[in-house]
Amino acid sequence: HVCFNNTYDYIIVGGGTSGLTVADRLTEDGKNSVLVIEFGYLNNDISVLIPERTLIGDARDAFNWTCVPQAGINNRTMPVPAAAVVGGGTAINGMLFDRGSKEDYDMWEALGNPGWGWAGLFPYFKKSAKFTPPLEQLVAEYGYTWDASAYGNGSIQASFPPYRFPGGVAESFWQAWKELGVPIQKEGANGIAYGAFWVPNSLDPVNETRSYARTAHYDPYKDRANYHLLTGYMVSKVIFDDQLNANSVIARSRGNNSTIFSFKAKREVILAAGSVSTTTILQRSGIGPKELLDQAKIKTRVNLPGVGHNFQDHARIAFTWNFTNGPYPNQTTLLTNATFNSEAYKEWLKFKTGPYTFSRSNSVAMLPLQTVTDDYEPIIESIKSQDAASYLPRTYDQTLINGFLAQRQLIIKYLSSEKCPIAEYPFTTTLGSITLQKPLSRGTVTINPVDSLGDPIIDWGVLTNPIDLEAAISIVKFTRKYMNSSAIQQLGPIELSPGPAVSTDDEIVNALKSSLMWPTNAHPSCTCAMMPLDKGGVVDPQLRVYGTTGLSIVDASIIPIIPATHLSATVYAIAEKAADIIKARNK
Ligand SMILES: Cc1cc2nc3c(=O)[nH]c(=O)nc-3n(C[C@H](O)[C@H](O)[C@H](O)COP(=O)(O)OP(=O)(O)OC[C@H]3O[C@@H](n4cnc5c(N)ncnc54)[C@H](O)[C@@H]3O)c2cc1C
Repeated sequence: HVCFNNTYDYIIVGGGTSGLTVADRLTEDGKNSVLVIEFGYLNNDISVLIPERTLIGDARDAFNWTCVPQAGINNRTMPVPAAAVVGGGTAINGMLFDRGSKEDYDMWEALGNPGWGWAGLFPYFKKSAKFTPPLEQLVAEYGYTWDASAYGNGSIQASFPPYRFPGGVAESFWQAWKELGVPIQKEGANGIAYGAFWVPNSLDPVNETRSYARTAHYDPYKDRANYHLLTGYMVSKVIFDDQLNANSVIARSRGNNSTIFSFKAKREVILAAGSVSTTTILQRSGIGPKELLDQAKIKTRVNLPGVGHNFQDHARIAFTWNFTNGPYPNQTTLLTNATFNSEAYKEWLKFKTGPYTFSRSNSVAMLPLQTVTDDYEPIIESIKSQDAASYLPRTYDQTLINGFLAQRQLIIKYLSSEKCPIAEYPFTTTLGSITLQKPLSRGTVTINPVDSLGDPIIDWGVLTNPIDLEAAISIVKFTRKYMNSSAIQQLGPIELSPGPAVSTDDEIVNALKSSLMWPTNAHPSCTCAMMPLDKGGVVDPQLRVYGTTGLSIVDASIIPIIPATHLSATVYAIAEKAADIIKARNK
């Protein structure tokens, strides 16, 4: 029953992870008015909150986009995971709540972004989250470890579920890492995120429910008179005055586009619509590569080549295994045994215990290139000698190539380190999807030039750089070594896909391209990178869009190089820092 105004101090586009965090911070002192415009709706169904229901979701809560055929993987396509609901990605994600290594963020700073290294971000990681330790009995039973000093008193709740599938299988996984010499870390959230470690979930420890942007940054504050949320509206573009100051946005009702409003911002328009939509909103507004805007017959307001380039994600290797000596029940039992599932649901409803408190995973191994292969030096040498431009999207201009070369220098240093991971292995009662953490392939996101309001054109460019393929081959071989360890052999592993018949490098490449490799782990990012203008950047270190005033970006699109971690904790930290930057400049 909100009566919306025509003008606000700030208009935030997107009520997702970053948008609601920034909205909360900008409204908390009561001085500024904020309107958040969100394409999705409030989903009040209990399933959103149930950890076990993660990644199942309601189709209405996600965009229905498909990527273009991916040249690097035999032209296969797949749906693009992107949230369309209040709370954004954190309303539908897998609830793994981890951070990258110090080196991941120091790379951002080294690219020309003072204050965005680990030292500058760590206070915001702490500010964003609160960790509640598990009960002593669970620590004794499961072996959870953590370092409480990595967390603060923030709004997002981090905790470990009070349940683990029985049978000791998880011990075998931990044992196997030790057998292969992988260090076991007490905590991964303090800047040392390589080796194997426990990862908390974004989980409320009292109700054993999802803790996400809506529960942390909207629900408790929705009665603030200066905090308005408009749902079911898509912002199509930003309107500028003659001096290129962003002064309003155009919002269209979801579905039929029939109702169109414009809202004015007195101070700033803040884009938080996620990596795909923030990009397309800019392009529709005339901010982007001129060649694309000309094709779409959109007047160029700022020729900014970086908008929609530098697209990154964590490509996924979908190995599958069966364990003939595995435990029962396990995660799959929830899918295959209706009685077990219904008992588990009743247990969660009544006691907030049992398998329904468990989302997907809460332990990972993050492995450096040197762990994955003894032949890491030739891979590093190939990166150094590669003619980078020949593997980048055709639309890269010289500034973007320069930016990529600067990134590549840092990636070479990163991958040469024995402490910086190239592969993630989530594990519980089995191995989850293994993902490539530092891709050299780059993709693009653009509007469709013949229908700029239609679905975006999303091209991950997965495996377009052959280095990523080399890394993936090494990861496949290392995974088999892991499965051959004596700890895992006790479980009787059988490789189902790609299967033991796939053994030579050529066969592995074939399998990766034809079925094994997928372009995303639901981490689309980096399309409006925070980098200097002469390196193809889109925003400066104060998150202002180059060439404009009154327009900033606060979501995952500003990341210059994707960190080796799931992204939600990083996005919350970015948003917390962004809010401080925005408040400071508008005092
Ligand atoms: C399926 C899935 C699983 C994931 N699993 C994990 C995990 O286990 N752990 C982890 O840490 N991270 C995970 N992530 C990633 C993480 O959740 C995201 O990276 C993060 O939430 C992105 O935050 P954001 O603010 O950039 O965008 P979002 O949170 O996506 O917010 C963007 C918002 O903008 C809205 N919007 C879009 N276009 C418009 C428009 N034109 N007008 C108005 N509103 C618009 C969207 O509806 C959305 O609510 C997952 C993501 C997904 C999708």
